[in-house]
Amino acid sequence: MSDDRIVSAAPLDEDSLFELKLRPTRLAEFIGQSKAKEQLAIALEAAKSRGEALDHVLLFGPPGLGKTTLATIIANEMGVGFQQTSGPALMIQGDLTAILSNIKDKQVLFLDEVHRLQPVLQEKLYTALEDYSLDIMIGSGPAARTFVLDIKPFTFVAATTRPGLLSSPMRARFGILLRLEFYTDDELRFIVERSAEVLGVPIDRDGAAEIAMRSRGTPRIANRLLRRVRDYAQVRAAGVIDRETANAALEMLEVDAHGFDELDRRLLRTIIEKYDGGPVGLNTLAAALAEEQDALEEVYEPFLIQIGFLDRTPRGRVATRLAYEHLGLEMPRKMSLFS
Ligand SMILES: Nc1ncnc2c1ncn2[C@@H]1O[C@H](COP(=O)(O)OP(=O)(O)OP(=O)(O)O)[C@@H](O)[C@H]1O
Repeated sequence: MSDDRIVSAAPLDEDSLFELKLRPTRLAEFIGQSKAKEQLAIALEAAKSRGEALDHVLLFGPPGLGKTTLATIIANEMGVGFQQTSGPALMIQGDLTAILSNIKDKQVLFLDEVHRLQPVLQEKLYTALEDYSLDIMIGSGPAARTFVLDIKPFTFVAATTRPGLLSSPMRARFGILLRLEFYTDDELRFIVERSAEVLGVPIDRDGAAEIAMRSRGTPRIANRLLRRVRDYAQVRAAGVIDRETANAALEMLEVDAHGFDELDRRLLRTIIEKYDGGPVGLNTLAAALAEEQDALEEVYEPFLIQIGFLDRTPRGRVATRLAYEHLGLEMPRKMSLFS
């Protein structure tokens, strides 16, 4: 899908430079996620006091909530090196061997989209994660020989939006499982205020609250909206972001009070108008919207489900009363089976 929506939780090209700038580097600066943070703080302290590498960590949750940020924070807090790759980037065994054989003592190896790592490579990883060793095969046919390569103890930090797709042996390798949740409006306001300070953008509390409210519980979106509103404020409002400026800018960008854009409205409207409110299967819905199934499921739906506009049932997606109300449509009374 050409995902260039301003309220997409997936990263856009325009984000990368700013995300680097705005990324908190220490656990104390990381806002929200109190459960995950506390669990991590204890594990970090214990590993440091033992002088050992931190146990392997699995970070899971919808995109844009801070998985990569937390992985870098783990390396910073442990005072170790950080290396990043992703499931789809590792194509052949040699790719994995090259990375693992260069691992430095106790470093963090961050693998994004671990659910997309090929099964053969997953199997190779199991032994590396368990025994810090790797079987390497040299040559082929009758002349092939295997030898065992020792790897330095390291911390494997894996991130996924789809934990259900991991094999159970893979899941069993992680000692620390951290689920990231959508942020509250207050937490997002804090993030917007902090980002505005880093970028040197004057903003008041109401202006920050307005952006937070429309950010779909996602810091990546909050930061992106802040940058767009900043541009508007510079051109139309002497550079200062208050509620009025934020409102006007977001209206111009067609991001509504829930942080919905045209695609969300189209998605809900399609379920309601074409499929009588559902249930409608994911593949049918994706085809009707000319969007990809994976993106619908991983990027758009989680927030709509979280705020109660969409239900995921075994028979398909269903629009809820809130969705009808939001679109100003009347909910049909379902006919009773016996009437
Ligand atoms: N708790 C937080 N406090 C402040 N800023 C945050 C926080 N979490 C995330 N951010 C900001 O949101 C941006 C996106 O975060 P990050 O790249 O870590 O998300 P992610 O979950 O790894 O997303 P993806 O899985 O799509 O790569 C970062 O640039 C960071 O500035």
